[in-house]
Amino acid sequence: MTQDTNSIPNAANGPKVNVVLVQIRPAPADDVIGQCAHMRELVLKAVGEGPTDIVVLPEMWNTPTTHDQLVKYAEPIPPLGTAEAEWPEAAYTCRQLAAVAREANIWLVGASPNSRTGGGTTLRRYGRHQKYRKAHLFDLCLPKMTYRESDTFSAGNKLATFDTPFGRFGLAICYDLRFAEIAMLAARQGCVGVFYPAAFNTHTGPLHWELLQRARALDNQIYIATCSCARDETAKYVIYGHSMAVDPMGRVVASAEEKETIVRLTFDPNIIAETRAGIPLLEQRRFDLYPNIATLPM
Ligand SMILES: NC(=O)CCC(=O)C(=O)O
Repeated sequence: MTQDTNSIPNAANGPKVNVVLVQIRPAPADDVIGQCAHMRELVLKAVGEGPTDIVVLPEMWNTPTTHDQLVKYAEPIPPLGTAEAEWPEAAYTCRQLAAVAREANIWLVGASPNSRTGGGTTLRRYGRHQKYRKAHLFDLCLPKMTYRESDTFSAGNKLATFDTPFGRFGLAICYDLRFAEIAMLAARQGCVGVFYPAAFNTHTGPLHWELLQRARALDNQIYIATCSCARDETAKYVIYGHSMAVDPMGRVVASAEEKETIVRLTFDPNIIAETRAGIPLLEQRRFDLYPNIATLPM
């Protein structure tokens, strides 16, 4: 069966998009103000170095990652559609993100300002914002590592994309990368790429981080970009680093090492067009053969 692709907005004919991943150092304890100032410094540096449309920050970039610290530094994320003037005083990080986005004249994906009700990604420019709360919480139990985000957060129940003058983009957070459906839905809604603010760890990172990104990109013939904090070997939870971007052919087009750094890359819709023309997955997909997977027993 040939699937009707007419309803999918075309991600393949927009302008090129200049993206920056800010692999900031992990947040020191008790210094949200200092970490926000450092974030501003890095974003302005990036913008000063070249054309910049979208800047991405990591997951948990402004809080230490232990349960007690996450609770201690929890901030509200203002409801969508509210004017900045109405934002609660306690939404300090969101205020800083909005101010930096305005000052730098960019779209800023500034994840996880410590929401008690779910790791949130916010995106803002000129005071407009989109909000996404992590849908899949990072609960796992490996021989060398246990982590239970559900002790701290509740999961979000809504997926999110955002529209810009240079195309539509998907938003997800870290562990969400393991769930193929989010990127697939984003691609089918016409997204050029999906941004994943993230904080993978040094146990799963070496094996899964790049593989997952390349799979999500290749399956959907879109861009995937992740942004991690830099590594701190002394932390209880050691973040992997290696912020990365993968193009629609599955090529790693930009990547960082472990240290604090700024990564620049371009999303090129021509690559989406070429990939989809050469390997026409959108037309070949057989939805007639795929039942409602959620109803199948395992
Ligand atoms: N913060 C996270 O969601 C970490 C996800 C992770 O490390 C993984 O292996 O998955």
